[in-house]
Amino acid sequence: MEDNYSHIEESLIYILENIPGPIHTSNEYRTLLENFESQITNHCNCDQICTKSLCICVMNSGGVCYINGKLQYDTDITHPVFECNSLCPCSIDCGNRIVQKGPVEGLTIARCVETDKMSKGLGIFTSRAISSGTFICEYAGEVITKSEAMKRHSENKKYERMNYIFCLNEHSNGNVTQTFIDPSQFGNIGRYINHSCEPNCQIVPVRVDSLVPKLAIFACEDIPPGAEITFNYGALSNDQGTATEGERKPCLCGAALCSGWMPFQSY
Ligand SMILES: C[S@@+](CC[C@H](N)C(=O)[O-])C[C@H]1O[C@@H](n2cnc3c(N)ncnc32)[C@H](O)[C@@H]1O
Repeated sequence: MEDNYSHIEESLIYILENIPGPIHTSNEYRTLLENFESQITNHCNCDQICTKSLCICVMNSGGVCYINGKLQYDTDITHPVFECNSLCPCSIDCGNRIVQKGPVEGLTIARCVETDKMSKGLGIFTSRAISSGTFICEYAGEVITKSEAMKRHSENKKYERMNYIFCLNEHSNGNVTQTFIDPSQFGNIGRYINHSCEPNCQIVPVRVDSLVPKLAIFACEDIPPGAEITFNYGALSNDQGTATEGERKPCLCGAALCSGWMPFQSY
């Protein structure tokens, strides 16, 4: 994977994709590490280029697929995408290998304009037009356990630090699989993407080699040059809508249909 981006703060460490969180002796951490280091054993037997009707990996994605390099946009993408992996014999040019090739070019990190003297901080903007379905970048960081996420989340609150931890919920057969990603200290360009109530991107779980999904951000509409890249933090997270106003942060997305509050994640 290639990525020509970097952080603007020197204290942060730039990573291209997820890394496991800090070593711990708990069973919870051992399970997380096993999943992180696992190799998905399902693979296709396609010759060079995979096709939608024959490739097992594409079929495993439950109908969510790429056509001509673009994700076929569906407002309810809850099923993970399975890309062809290192056990698949198809070539690197196979159309079912998108996220593993790295982010789109032309993204810049810049400070967002203030609203009523309040600021979202930094954000990501595109210098080029991006068409709907294009893969933007991963939201990559440390993959941490639920306990570690809860600990870090309450420390962030206590010290009034920005919260970067994203909890991805995947529902399948009545079970929920949670993945906690924290790009606070180790992260990629995705850590700068802000929330919007009317976003131009969406987050999609994508699995390549590991059982732990990548949090992939895709454009869900055509995006003009100069626009800020945003996704809805509440989608695929566990916002129950139960938080009191005191627990929620005001949303500064500026969208006409803004709910007024940032999505609230309770673990
Ligand atoms: C993943 S970071 C996004 C990048 C961040 N703005 C920065 O300066 O590094 C998430 C944090 O950005 C801020 N943020 C993101 N979207 C926002 C929004 N719509 N309104 C207010 N703050 C927002 C919140 O402080 C949130 O905890």
